[in-house]
Amino acid sequence: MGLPRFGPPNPKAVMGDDGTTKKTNPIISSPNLYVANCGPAVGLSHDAIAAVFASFGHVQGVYAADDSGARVVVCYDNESCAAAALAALHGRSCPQLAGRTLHIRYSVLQPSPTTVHSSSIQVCLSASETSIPGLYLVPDFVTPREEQELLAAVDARPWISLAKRRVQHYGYQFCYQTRNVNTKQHLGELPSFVSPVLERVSSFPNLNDAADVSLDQLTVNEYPPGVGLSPHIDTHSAFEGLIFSLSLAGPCIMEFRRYAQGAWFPKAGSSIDTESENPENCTNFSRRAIYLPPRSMLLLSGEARLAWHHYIPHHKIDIVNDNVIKRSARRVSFTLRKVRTGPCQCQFPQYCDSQR
Ligand SMILES: O=C(O)CCC(=O)C(=O)O
Ligand SMILES: [Fe+2]
Repeated sequence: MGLPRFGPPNPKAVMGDDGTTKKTNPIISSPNLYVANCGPAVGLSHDAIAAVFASFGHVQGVYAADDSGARVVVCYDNESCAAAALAALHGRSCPQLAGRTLHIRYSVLQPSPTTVHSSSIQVCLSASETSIPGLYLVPDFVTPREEQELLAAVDARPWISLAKRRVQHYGYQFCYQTRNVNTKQHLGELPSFVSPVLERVSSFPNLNDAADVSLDQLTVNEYPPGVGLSPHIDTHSAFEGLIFSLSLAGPCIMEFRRYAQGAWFPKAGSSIDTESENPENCTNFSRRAIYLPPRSMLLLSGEARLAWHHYIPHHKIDIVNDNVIKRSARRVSFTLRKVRTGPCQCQFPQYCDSQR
């Protein structure tokens, strides 16, 4: 989710009379403590941390300070509890927390709703648990051997480097500025290494008889750990109603957001690579998350494809319920879609660029 919402207070820089920059005293009191070297990534659950800090007063909550999983903010009701905890625990090895030495400072910012949600969202292990109409997940869609073959095939072809991840496009080039494809530039048939996947897609469960699975565009994405995708809906006018995404090499969490009508829509020309379009300040949305294991195939159709933003958090670890799951050296996804030739006439005009 990008930058920390709250952290250690930096001394405030002020301009001195002589024109030089001076630093004022750091914050000397706050009910919130920033605690480093402590968190799920180092094997300490938020509950275990809360239990230790509760010896000094009522703990309102323990929150992830950032995406590292190893820094938290502990919030008390009042400053005296925080002062007592800081005096007792800072710089010492804490036997109740696996002997780790905690580095504690005051933190002044309150947790934002986004941060609280981010650490508390329940991650579903199946699509039906999300209750998002049109979302389906098939685990083990390809075998480990097929996974290796697919990875070897793409690694033998040239990658295009974007700012944070690498991509390959087949069938049609995807343009990240317009979030669309140039239908006049056909790059050719999809490569033969993807044929077994396409064959299996045509008998994907949950597809109705009228479903058009003549997919003709493939985007391969390679994400290093800590890299995700900002929330977006694949442009309605660019692609038809079925979007398949095969996960290979590593897992991730995919989050879904259904914004209230008109609450947020990305600006034309903005990129899904950056967090700049992340509607952090918009809290008016429903939120679900699903765990995508390697070799699983996700299908976005109907409402899931047309009305829900999908999002891959920019995390190095994912908390799946009580488990800490490390992103592996890379996740490679194959997104398979059919390029649309006419305007979209869907039932979700508020999310539809063809109907604006
Ligand atoms: O990596 C994925 O599974 C999703 C990719 C995606 O959403 C996209 O390319 O539009
Ligand atoms: Fe997408």
